[in-house]
Amino acid sequence: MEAPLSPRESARFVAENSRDVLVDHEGVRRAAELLLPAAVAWRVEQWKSLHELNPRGADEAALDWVFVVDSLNFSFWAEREDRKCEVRYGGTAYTGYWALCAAVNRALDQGIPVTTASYYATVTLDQVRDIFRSDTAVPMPLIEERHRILNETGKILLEKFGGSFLNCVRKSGRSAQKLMHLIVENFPSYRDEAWFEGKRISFYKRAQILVADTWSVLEGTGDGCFEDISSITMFADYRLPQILVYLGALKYSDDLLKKLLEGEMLLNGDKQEVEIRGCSIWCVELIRDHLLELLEKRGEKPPVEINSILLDYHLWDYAREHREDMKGTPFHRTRCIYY
Ligand SMILES: Nc1nc2c(c(CN[C@H]3C=C[C@H](O)[C@@H]3O)cn2[C@@H]2O[C@H](COP(=O)(O)O)[C@@H](O)[C@H]2O)c(=O)[nH]1
Repeated sequence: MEAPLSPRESARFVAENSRDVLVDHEGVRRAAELLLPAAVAWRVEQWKSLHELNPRGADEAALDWVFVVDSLNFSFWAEREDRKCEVRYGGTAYTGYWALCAAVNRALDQGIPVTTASYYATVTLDQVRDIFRSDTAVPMPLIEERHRILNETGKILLEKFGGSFLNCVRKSGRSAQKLMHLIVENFPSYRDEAWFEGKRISFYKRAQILVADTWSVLEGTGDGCFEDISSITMFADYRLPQILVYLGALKYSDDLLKKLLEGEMLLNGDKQEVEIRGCSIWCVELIRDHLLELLEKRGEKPPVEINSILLDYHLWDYAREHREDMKGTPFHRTRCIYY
């Protein structure tokens, strides 16, 4: 089968042919102006300082943490907002993606080597249920899939990379694109692809966020000094589209909006689901372009290049902080292992 379009080209193609989702160019400009004051201060080092659950180190163990977390970084949304999986750790109750991180750190504190490939390659379903147990009656979604992915991913990391994700990173020769393709070619659960209008396209959400988190945990230095890091796009999850609609940069058709407001699920690969994800990526690319234009006009050269990763991280954190304000803006509900 022919290779799919890259995530950036896929996003452009979807945005040019989308019917139920529209990138609003005036909304893109407004979003860039809103984000500009914060954008000049974005740093890759914030990945650790802003998030207490992220690993502190920049060593092999920290990379193995990132690899396991991003292998399971999908589908945390709850059927009902008032009944959620929650993991209590260090006196805080975490939900969603952070519940996953809290469960990993809780296991490590208990001496369970959950980030070691030789452990999770053969970990049992019961052990996985215990490691990711919720402190409410609501379990983490897709726990069986998470178990299958841990076994599959652990076995491949042992067979092909000596059980260490650092070996995979080193094979990329400091190219973000090469690392993304190494991940997708070797680890099947990262193959986030679809058909759209007769073309094979890709979003590679978890492969791209794994490259981004590798860059972040290594703080852009050494093995993490990717010369093409700015070629990585935003990560097409279910939170970013919600914030982009909330900011007015993305618009849904009345039919699609009605479906989402009624809580109807969209299947992974459905036309409307692909349009939401592809237009979201393209929308963030345009916001990034506009941010750079605004900075250029102001004669400001930010100390670090503003790229779609830093913009994505900031928008994702913003969405978490404005959860209440965004209550009226629906996110799309798709149950899958890709985001
Ligand atoms: N676009 C994008 N999607 C991201 C992330 C993250 C967390 N990563 C960074 C965050 C802090 C650290 O800097 C990590 O590097 C998780 N997700 C996705 O969101 C969804 C979970 O949402 P909720 O149910 O609300 O927890 C799920 O699809 C998950 O895959 C990101 O950064 N960008």
